[in-house]
Amino acid sequence: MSNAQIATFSPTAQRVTTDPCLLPLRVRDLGLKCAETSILHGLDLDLAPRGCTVIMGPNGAGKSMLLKLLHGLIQPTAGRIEWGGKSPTEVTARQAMVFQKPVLLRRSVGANIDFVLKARRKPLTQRDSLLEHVGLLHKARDPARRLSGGEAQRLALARALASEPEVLFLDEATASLDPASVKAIEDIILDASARGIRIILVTHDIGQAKRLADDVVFLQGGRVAEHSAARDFFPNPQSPAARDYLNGRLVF
Ligand SMILES: Nc1ncnc2c1ncn2[C@@H]1O[C@H](COP(=O)(O)OP(=O)(O)OP(=O)(O)O)[C@@H](O)[C@H]1O
Repeated sequence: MSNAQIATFSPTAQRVTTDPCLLPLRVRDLGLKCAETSILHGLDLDLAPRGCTVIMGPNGAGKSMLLKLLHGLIQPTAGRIEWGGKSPTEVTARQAMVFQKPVLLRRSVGANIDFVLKARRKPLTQRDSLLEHVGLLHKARDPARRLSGGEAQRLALARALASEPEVLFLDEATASLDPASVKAIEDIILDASARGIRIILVTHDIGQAKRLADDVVFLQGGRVAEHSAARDFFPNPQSPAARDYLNGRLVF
């Protein structure tokens, strides 16, 4: 096979999409009830086509549920979500999600990537460049279960990127990792964002939010307490809840 025929994942390449109208995201009067418990109420949200949105807020505010709704993994009980006019379930396959606990197959590191590439009918020749991109090429033959927490999360990210998503959701993806692992993962996220992948992430790490966010959605009690540009939010939060949260006071 000539070099021209070898398809590789190019970390510097801009995304090319045949249908570029997945964004902006429009959420109107979104509500979620589980059994009789109301979890999200009357949420309105507009997200711009590019950049990194960080969702913050105290435990139980509804951050994970909001991500799952946006990704089409669960259905709202009120209101609507539109990705460029499409419902979340119509666009789930054009998005990817990374969870706090990496979801990996009990196979080799390389086979974990192959699985996604095969499922998405993408050339297996992309595997090595994806693994190289996340610093795991030297572990390609190792069992995925032997990876450290940080390595496993980088493999989860490589799996997510293998599907060439237009939107990447991350739910506390660096919780419980050491600073070096956090930095490695943040670098991959920043690179993905620079390539035009829309990032929406949940974190409790205020430092991480400052490093990554273009805009911040602050949730409290299942409502949007504040949504503002990161450059405004961190020095001058408008909502009392966000002000207390950033100042390290207890917020419920
Ligand atoms: N299946 C369920 N049935 C009923 N309530 C649920 C269910 N799943 C989650 N909840 C509740 O929904 C609320 C929001 O949960 P969610 O996981 O979205 O919060 P969060 O903001 O991500 O919190 P954390 O920061 O602790 O991860 C919580 O009060 C939680 O107990």
